[in-house]
Amino acid sequence: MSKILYTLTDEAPFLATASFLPIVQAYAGTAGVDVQTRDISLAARILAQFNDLLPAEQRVADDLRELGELAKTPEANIIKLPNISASVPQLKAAIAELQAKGYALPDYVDEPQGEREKDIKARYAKAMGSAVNPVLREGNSDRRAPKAVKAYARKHPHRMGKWEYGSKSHVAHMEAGDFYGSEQSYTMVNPGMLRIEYTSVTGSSFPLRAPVKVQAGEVIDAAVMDVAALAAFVDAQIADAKARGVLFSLHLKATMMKVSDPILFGIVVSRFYAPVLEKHPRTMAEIGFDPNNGIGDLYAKLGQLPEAQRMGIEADIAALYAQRPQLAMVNSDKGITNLHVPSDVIVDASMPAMIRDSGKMWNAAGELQDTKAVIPDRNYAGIYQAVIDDCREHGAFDPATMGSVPNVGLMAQAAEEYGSHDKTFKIAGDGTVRVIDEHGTVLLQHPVKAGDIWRMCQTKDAPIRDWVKLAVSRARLSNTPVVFWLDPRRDHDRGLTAKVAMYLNEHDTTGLDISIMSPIRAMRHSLKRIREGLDTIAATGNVLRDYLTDLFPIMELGTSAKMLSIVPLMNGGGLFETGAGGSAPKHVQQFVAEDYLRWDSLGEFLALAASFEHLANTTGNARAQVLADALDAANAKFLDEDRSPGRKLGTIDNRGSHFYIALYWAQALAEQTADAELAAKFAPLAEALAGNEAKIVEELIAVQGKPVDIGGYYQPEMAKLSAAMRPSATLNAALATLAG
Ligand SMILES: NC(=O)C1=CN([C@@H]2O[C@H](COP(=O)(O)OP(=O)(O)OC[C@H]3O[C@@H](n4cnc5c(N)ncnc54)[C@H](OP(=O)(O)O)[C@@H]3O)[C@@H](O)[C@H]2O)C=CC1
Ligand SMILES: O=C(O)CCC(=O)C(=O)O
Ligand SMILES: [Mg+2]
Repeated sequence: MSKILYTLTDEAPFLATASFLPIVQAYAGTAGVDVQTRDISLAARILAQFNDLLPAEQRVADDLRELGELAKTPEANIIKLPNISASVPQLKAAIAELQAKGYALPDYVDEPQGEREKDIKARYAKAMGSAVNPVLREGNSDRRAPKAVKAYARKHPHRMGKWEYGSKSHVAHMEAGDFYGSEQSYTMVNPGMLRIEYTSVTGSSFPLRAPVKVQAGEVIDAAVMDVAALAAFVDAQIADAKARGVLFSLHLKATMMKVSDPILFGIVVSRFYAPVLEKHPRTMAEIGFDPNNGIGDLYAKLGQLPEAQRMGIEADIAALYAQRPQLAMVNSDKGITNLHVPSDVIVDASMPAMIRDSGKMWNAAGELQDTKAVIPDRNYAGIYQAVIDDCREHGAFDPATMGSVPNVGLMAQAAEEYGSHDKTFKIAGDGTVRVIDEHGTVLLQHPVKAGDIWRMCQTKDAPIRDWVKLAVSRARLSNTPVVFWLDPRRDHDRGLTAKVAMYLNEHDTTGLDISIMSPIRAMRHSLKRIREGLDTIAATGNVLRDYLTDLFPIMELGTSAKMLSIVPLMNGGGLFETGAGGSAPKHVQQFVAEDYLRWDSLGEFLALAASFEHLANTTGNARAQVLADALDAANAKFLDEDRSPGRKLGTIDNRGSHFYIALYWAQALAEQTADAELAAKFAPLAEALAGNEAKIVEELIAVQGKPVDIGGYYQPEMAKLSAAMRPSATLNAALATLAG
């Protein structure tokens, strides 16, 4: 039997799965396709780390590891929904929920003492941050808005905030001392093992980790963030935001860049709140406040203090707020600021949202206001300033007429920053970090000071070659120009540029328009074309892949949920991601409060069609192709009829959108002529669904408006969730007829 593996993840996409998966399984079964689930949620990832401590009935299989192995084989056909890349506060919350459910998990220890605690922390570290994507993404990324989606966006343009020339919003980045300024890169000639060695000013040396295996042709790079320079930069930006009367906001990727960015986040928190933290150093140590977890960590821990002491510190914070620039808010009603939780503001989604909202963010009074967006490192900060400049000059983009920027992203085999997690270090003392080959040759070296963050990345040759091939093939298939976004001032990008030039020679590029530009030039070029209604493929490294595949979809389509996101795995399998965005925690909050789920599953629908098509191509299952074609047609109708969830109670939500895709898919299957038996099987279902449309919609809407209990956040109870997500008895009964 042909097999598709559908991932169970977290938050809104997981809730959606409880409604959508039964439909998928019922339809797939008619083509002999077995749709199995694999649990890669944060809860499952945590439990899988502690099987040795759990009783047999609580142990879970390590599904992520299984999928990671499978992704390296031609048989892989995986549908991957967004999952939580957990920050420490999210990790702690998930552990607490699981402990309350009776799992005897050890507590998370911030500062481990002794071997046992170090082991516990190391296990949790494996479940944390971007733990899934680098494992499953054994291929490069192809993300784009399918034609039908772009046509939909043109027909139903979403709201875009107006831009004014006088906008004071801007991006602030360092001018020196950042990763960008210190990057060194080297392309390996031979395979080997590299030592990463720290030498203190007094001359003692030790390795920072076990030697790193490298392949011939691999591009390695390393860079260091000078934290003293960062602190001085942040102080200057705080003063500047105050002087200009704009909000202060910070945009990092503390989830995906799970080692370096929480530290950067902590430094900004420490500087912003410095007068209070420096006034109460002993108390801060006593309560164990960790700025890397955000100022929310302080608020949570103040409760441990005697009331008078707590009120004193709260008064000091209030007094500080009066002197500081206003902070951008995540939730002004609840007083949650941009510096509360490191995972609340994630640059790929937060900067596009700001740009979509006229360059403004929310202030404490719940109003939109111009903002300083602090993005410390220069590697990619400049692209956002280029968008802001363009919007100030020419006004907001018009979704009804604008062109598109599809992305071909280099990410396979933990390319670039994805692979840096186990090679990122907070440096203990002043000295030097060197990368040394087996012959003792120093390939890269940096002077460092205590507290600096040093990190190394690896990009293997085969993924680079595959990336160039994918870019050329997308250019050919879509007849669209390609720009490789590579910065001639970056050592790493120069290494990549040489390889791009070399690998382009392997392809017939006659008639194709292929160029290489620095990110800022590439952005200006792409934006100019976008305003002319023209498309330009961006072939980028991993971080720009992440940034651009939220930025352009959010501008073009209103959300990255409507993206097609395919990862052609290098060994022939297929990984079909759903959309390009996150797991939308605020959708869960709305769902439990009022039984309304805003999540747009279009990304799931698009991924599923691509997955069936891949299955048909690789296994010869002709019915899978019929399902794929019918789902394509259903997706087009779904868009045409605008059946995505609304935002307000009383309209169809995620569940209603699943009913409509089931209806249109069944109708397309009943009408197709390629497989008469299948058509006959779906005809009665199509009729039942169409005939009961009003009743089903009514049953789905009737439940809205009351709180709903799903028995957990990180590990909802399946029975409760399924009951909540499948409230239409009529729809459920109709689907059940397919099984016969
Ligand atoms: N591939 C993956 O596994 C990814 C995982 N993540 C993880 O997801 C979590 C949340 O991150 P983040 O992306 O910043 O925040 P959100 O998930 O909250 O996404 C930001 C905004 O995008 C819009 N959005 C995204 N997807 C949908 C959808 N399907 N339907 C409707 N709206 C959607 C909403 O915007 P609006 O309200 O403006 O409509 C939403 O508020 C984190 O844990 C993060 O690490 C993040 C990115 C990718
Ligand atoms: O891996 C992650 O943490 C997030 C990935 C992401 O945002 C993306 O791939 O667009
Ligand atoms: Mg992203």
